[in-house]
Amino acid sequence: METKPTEIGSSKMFGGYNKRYKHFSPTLGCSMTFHIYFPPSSSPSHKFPILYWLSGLTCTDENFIIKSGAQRAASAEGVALIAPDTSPRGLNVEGEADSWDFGVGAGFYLNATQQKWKNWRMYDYVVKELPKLLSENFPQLDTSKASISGHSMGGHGALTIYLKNLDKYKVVAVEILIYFID
Ligand SMILES: N[C@@H](CCC(=O)N[C@@H](CSC=O)C(=O)NCC(=O)O)C(=O)O
Repeated sequence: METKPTEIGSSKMFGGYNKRYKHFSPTLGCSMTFHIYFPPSSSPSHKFPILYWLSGLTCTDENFIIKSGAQRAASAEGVALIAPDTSPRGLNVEGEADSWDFGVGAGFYLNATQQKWKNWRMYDYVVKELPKLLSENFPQLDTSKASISGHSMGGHGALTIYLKNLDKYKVVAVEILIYFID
């Protein structure tokens, strides 16, 4: 199975490109997709700082890229945006899609502790596998200059990941997270 990312989509935006990639993730044991927004570049050797965006419940790697319009600021500031998916997919674990806030689309950027959910290791995917994959395959990204952000479930993910890894991220920015429990 191919761990190297393959480009599966590309669209021009604010002078740069939204690019979608697919790869096999050994951490999660399934194929994953992610998006990178590359801002326009004046030199092929230029390296962009990166900003991870962690999406909320039910999202994929597409929601932020399609809906946010963040590419306008990323283009102006010369920052690459990295939008991973929110959970493993296609594993057919019993009950994985029974609820909108548990399982598929709901990885919570944590490593699950129960054997049944052993593939739900989104913390390791975002903190370890993805940065390594980016630095090995995209020379135009400066993964040593990384910041992390997100909304809702992804805001919680960005904040907890940042606080556990103060050496890895320059800045954290999150949307306020509110849960209504009934
Ligand atoms: N339950 C609803 C709505 C799910 C929802 O509101 N998801 C939010 C994130 S909530 C916190 O993590 C979201 O961002 N949705 C995607 C979007 O593009 O708006 C449902 O089943 O749809």
